[in-house]
Amino acid sequence: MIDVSVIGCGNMGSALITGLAEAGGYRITAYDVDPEAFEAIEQHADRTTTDLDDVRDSDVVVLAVKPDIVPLVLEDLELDADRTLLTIAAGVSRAVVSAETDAEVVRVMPNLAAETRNMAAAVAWDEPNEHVAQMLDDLGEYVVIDEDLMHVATALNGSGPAFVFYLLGAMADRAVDEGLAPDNAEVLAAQTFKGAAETVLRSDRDVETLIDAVCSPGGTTIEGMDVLWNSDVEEVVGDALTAARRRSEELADDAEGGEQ
Ligand SMILES: NC(=O)C1=CN([C@@H]2O[C@H](COP(=O)(O)OP(=O)(O)OC[C@H]3O[C@@H](n4cnc5c(N)ncnc54)[C@H](O)[C@@H]3O)[C@@H](O)[C@H]2O)C=CC1
Ligand SMILES: O=C(O)[C@@H]1CCC=N1
Repeated sequence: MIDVSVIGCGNMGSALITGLAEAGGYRITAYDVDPEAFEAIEQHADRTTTDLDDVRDSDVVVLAVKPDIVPLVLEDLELDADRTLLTIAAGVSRAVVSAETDAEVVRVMPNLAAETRNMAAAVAWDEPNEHVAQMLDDLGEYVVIDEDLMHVATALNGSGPAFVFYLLGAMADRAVDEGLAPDNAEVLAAQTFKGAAETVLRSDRDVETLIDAVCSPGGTTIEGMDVLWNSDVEEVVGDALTAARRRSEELADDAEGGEQ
């Protein structure tokens, strides 16, 4: 049983709580300054609290507040050296957090799919942390990266779900325009993204080879792919990633400058 506290039960904190509760094997304390935040996770957390002292005895304390709130929480959060402080705030480095705590600091960029235990996460640590590794395994897939690559990971897997929702929405919307019922279009589009992603994860074939496998000669897919290949959509999608990565770097500058 791993004792986990989550500080900040908004979109990301509540997704983590829900996923960990689904997985089992965790005693979960949910802390927030706003009791309304508990509504979404009341059935998943073992305890909800507005008293920061209640998180002190947890094995792992997850810092899931907005980047500019991190310094405010750290001011009041006292953790012993044998605890793990897991920070997920975009742009906030381990160095910035470590300067304010005795706990071992691990930085993770998670994503919203923690809720369904399909999360893609990037982790930066000095040494593998058994509890964090267990949590990330239970919540989905994770990769270990150098911390200086956390900005691009933030764009790819942290912000990525929003980009995918957008693309999925664009495909579903056009299918609705062309006659499918909205519910059916959403199911077909979402399951198509899920199936395509699962295929990439399980297959040895690269993305180009997989595209070829869908394109029958003289068939339908190649007509659509020609539209994509002759457009600047690849560059635009890349630009979205770069814009998010740049914003992560700006947030890091703010965090290092102590701005709030
Ligand atoms: N939303 C997402 O998909 C992802 C978010 N993140 C990171 O997770 C962190 C949280 O983001 P969201 O959940 O989207 O924000 P949010 O705004 O949905 O939730 C923040 C929560 O923090 C609470 N809060 C505010 N001040 C507090 C304090 N002093 N002590 C305790 N709780 C406090 C708020 O009441 C709210 O419930 C951010 O640092 C973000 O960079 C990382 C990856 C993905
Ligand atoms: O938009 C944000 O800043 C956060 C970090 C990654 C996803 N959401």
